[in-house]
Amino acid sequence: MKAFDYVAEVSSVPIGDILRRYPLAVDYLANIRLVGVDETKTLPEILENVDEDMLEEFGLDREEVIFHFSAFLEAFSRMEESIETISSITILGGRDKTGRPEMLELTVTPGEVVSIVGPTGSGKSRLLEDIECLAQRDTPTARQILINGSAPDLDKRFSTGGKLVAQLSQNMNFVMDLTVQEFLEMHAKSRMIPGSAAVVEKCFAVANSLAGEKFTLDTKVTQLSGGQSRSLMIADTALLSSSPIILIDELENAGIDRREAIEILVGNEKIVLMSTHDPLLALRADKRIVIRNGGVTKVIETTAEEEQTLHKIEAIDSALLNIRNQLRRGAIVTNESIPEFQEK
Ligand SMILES: Nc1ncnc2c1ncn2[C@@H]1O[C@H](COP(=O)(O)OP(=O)(O)OP(=O)(O)O)[C@@H](O)[C@H]1O
Repeated sequence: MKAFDYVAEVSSVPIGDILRRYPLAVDYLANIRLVGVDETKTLPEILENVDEDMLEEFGLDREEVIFHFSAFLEAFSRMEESIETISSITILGGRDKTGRPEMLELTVTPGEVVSIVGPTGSGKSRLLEDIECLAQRDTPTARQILINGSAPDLDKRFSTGGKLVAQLSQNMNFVMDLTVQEFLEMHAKSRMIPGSAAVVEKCFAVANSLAGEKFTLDTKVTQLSGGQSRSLMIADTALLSSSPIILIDELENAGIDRREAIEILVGNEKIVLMSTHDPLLALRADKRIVIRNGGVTKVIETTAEEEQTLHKIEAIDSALLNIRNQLRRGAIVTNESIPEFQEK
């Protein structure tokens, strides 16, 4: 539907029906002090009884209110559409660092996690960058990324609002000096999330459960540690972001609960691709892409046996975490700190 059709809808449909269909429209009306309106009336009917001086305060006349409100509904619907229409992403191979062709056609669907493994410098981050910019054979790897089986439109590739891809990179720097609460509220508002106060609270609780050292809603985002900022961004990406594709570059460096972070992201039906050197994360994925010398050499489905080894790897991991925590507390590490692992 075009903005013009929304004007027709707003002019003929009772506002109560519109608010039920587009819950965020309540906030829009509240911003121009239209609260507790008669829901059986249409917006033009309601505006007839509104003082023109009051509307002037917002620099609008009656017709402009109707037009702006219709444009808001159009933008809201467009954002919803872009979220719903992602059913797959496909990576088509290009060439490795020596120019050899990369034999790859991998399709990933929502709810799937794919890890990317390979030696340092092999091209893991490059693959994530290719996906982030929805490469069309125009990056050094010559890969092509398809959305729902075809090349994305230019506006999808370069749009900033309602982005398809959210990137959680190794270094997160906040430029604005907001508190955590202000930051989350701003995101919730800009992403048109209904019931934003409850979502902000949930986001804060999740971020704090991931972070080692707790922070408060009053903490300035610029004062968060690296791990705390990443926890906040993971919670924000999982719960507030409309982006259906999430790229994570080396979560292991974040000093946070990595497994819980992945569960939270996957639980929200996102497509997750993450580069990692961490066996726990690599095997938590449904598939793993192996890269060497800039090219994908294999795509491996995590086997049932590998899944079974996960709990043993977790035990090793938590033993290491214990030792790390002992060192952090200034304790002396003894032989007892190191559990025995039985050889099979
Ligand atoms: N197919 C390719 N063709 C040309 N250059 C490539 C290709 N793949 C990767 N590169 C380049 O190789 C360099 C190293 O790649 P990248 O940073 O992605 O490695 P990495 O595996 O993420 O390393 P690390 O594990 O250290 O983070 C980058 O400059 C990247 O642009």
